[in-house]
Amino acid sequence: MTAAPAIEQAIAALRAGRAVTVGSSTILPVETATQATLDLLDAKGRAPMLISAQRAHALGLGNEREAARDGPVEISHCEWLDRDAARRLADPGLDFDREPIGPLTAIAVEKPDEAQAALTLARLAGLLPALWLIDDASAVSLLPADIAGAVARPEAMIVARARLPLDDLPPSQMVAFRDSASGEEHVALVVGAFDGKPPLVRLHSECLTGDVFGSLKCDCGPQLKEALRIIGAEGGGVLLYLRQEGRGIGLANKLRAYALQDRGLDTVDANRRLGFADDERGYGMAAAILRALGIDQVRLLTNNPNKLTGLGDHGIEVVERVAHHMPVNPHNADYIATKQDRSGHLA
Ligand SMILES: Nc1nc2c(ncn2[C@@H]2O[C@H](COP(=O)(O)OP(=O)(O)OP(=O)(O)O)[C@@H](O)[C@H]2O)c(=O)[nH]1
Ligand SMILES: [Zn+2]
Repeated sequence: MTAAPAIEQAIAALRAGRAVTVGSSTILPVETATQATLDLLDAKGRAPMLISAQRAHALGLGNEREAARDGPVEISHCEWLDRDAARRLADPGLDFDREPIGPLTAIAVEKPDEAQAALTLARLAGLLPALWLIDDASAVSLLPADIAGAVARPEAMIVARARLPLDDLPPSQMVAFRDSASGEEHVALVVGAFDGKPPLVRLHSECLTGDVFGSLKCDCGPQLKEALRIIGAEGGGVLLYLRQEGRGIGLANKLRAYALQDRGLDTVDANRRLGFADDERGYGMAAAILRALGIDQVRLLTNNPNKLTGLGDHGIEVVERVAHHMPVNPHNADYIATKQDRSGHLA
């Protein structure tokens, strides 16, 4: 079996609360494991927990010199570490209404690459980065390199293409791609014509709240509409609609981040408190899609420097950056300011 379908199966298994083997570790998500599954797969109740470096840091585990700073952390099993306690350790939404948990014994993991690959898989499944480490062997088995490789060098396969009439835009086509790593379907809107010269391109990361419901917490909805308008006004270009909801942490985790923001955290600290990096997106898939469309030079509509380097690292030359600012509103002013102050977004 090749790595890609195995990763899709592994993601489905984790979402369904089943175990997956990554290298020499068998993992079971704290978020989706039922008590019955735990009773079965960890009958003696001895499983330690694996959490990300960021979550360990948020829990105050490990000192500056320890692995908690840089890599995933294992929490040894102890008597009180049952399913409820594990969920309280995993879910920052519970941080505010609980007694202190502990004492916790955090130990550096033996194989950080393997642990990181396991946590990456949990993220691709849209789950919290917290896993039981169990002894049981499982049906779906992957190597850490399969996960790291699929994320670093994804392949874009065109699955379908059709005309899509859009209001006030030149004749357009929608092209669907399947992500070799996650099985997600990404979309390219190819608008009008751009014969020969580097087209104007927008990489839009999925944002259900902003794109569909017009949430005022971010600027995604207006950015999406305005990008299409600008591309249309140029006579042509490409908009990629990338399924990287919540900067790559998934919809449920983004809502968890929003709940933390309701408690006063900013967008960066909310991600970290959940156990994620500030931004978990990669642009290998975007580059692969552009290449599949025959594009290797672009004029990029963005304020995000990671998109410029991300495409460049994957062989797409950005010949020009076109700024893409929207008017702010009282709900997203802090968010936009944080992106500039803490995430290096360009003015
Ligand atoms: N985790 C998280 N994701 C968010 C939050 N607000 C918006 N997003 C997601 O962020 C992505 C949009 O990224 P932005 O940082 O707004 O903009 P960008 O696309 O990186 O940069 P530009 O190209 O300049 O627009 C979408 O996937 C949104 O779902 C938040 O508070 N937390
Ligand atoms: Zn948004």
